[in-house]
Amino acid sequence: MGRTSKDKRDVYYRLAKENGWRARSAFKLLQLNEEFRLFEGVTRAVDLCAAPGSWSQVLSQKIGSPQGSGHVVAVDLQAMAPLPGVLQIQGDITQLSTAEDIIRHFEGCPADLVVCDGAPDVTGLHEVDEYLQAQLLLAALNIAAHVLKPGGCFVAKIFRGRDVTLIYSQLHVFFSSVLCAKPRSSRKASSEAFAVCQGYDPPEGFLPDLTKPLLDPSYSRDLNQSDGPTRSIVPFVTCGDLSSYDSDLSYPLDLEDGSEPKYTPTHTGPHLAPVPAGLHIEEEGAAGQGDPSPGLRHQHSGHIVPAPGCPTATP
Ligand SMILES: C[S@@+](CC[C@H](N)C(=O)[O-])C[C@H]1O[C@@H](n2cnc3c(N)ncnc32)[C@H](O)[C@@H]1O
Repeated sequence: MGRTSKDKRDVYYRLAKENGWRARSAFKLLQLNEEFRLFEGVTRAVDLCAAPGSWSQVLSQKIGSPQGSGHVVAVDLQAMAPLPGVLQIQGDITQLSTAEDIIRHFEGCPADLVVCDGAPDVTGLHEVDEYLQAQLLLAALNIAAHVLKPGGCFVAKIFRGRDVTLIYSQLHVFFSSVLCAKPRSSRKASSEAFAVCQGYDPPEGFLPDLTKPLLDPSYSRDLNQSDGPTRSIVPFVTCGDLSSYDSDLSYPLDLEDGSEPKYTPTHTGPHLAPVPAGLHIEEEGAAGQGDPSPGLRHQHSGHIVPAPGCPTATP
């Protein structure tokens, strides 16, 4: 077993092939779910930037099925091969029409969960790539603001670059809890992580509008800061049990006992309190300073109004 960062076909790639996942990213969502129980009580989920579709596969297995009550809507610029139980929209997440299409597919009912594993084409220039990723995340947040129920959850890929604290501040405007999580299947060498935002709770009077910058000063005021006393420092959580495979190691095709590598999901408890064995938690942002969450609270407002017959939101 050796360490390599060049081995693109790592153990998760092989496990994905063996288990019929369309991409190794499936394990990232599975490991995030093990930690945060993202799918509990979810009947409507939106997968933004979904192609080739491994996150949609996970969502359809966990919450949706052709016969079941769950509904999954997947959106991507690219066409995607059909998946049972997943309704697909070929569209751009920066467009208002995409949010409207999603709402139409849910027949006016709000979503419980919005996930986004979106990635723009990489330029190789770190700062440009981080900026583009942040813009995509904000586009996803904008869609979430149109479709998410109060108390709903939003998970999005983030690059932990220099200005990530500003994004955390922005997310804190809309969610009561914001964390940064790194699944074990995400390579350590990559600055990729996932913002896990729970408790959708936009500022009073906020009306989702893709034409308006999210950070309207009337909603965010002092929060739009990447430094200073009101900056957001969020907890950083690694997820996926330590006994699960490490994406930065290579493993033999056959294990010593002759068996093939297998992914064994673990079921760690709710995040942060108490800290499950094998979890490493540290602060993300400005290390070691202050309260990790400024504890913002706003009155619910500006959500889409549930259509008659939609279940009441359970935060
Ligand atoms: C890393 S892949 C997603 C992998 C997917 N989560 C899976 O598990 O199969 C990133 C995707 O983001 C999509 N994407 C990038 N910008 C987008 C945009 N503005 N609107 C919709 N999709 C976008 C790309 O087309 C690409 O398919």
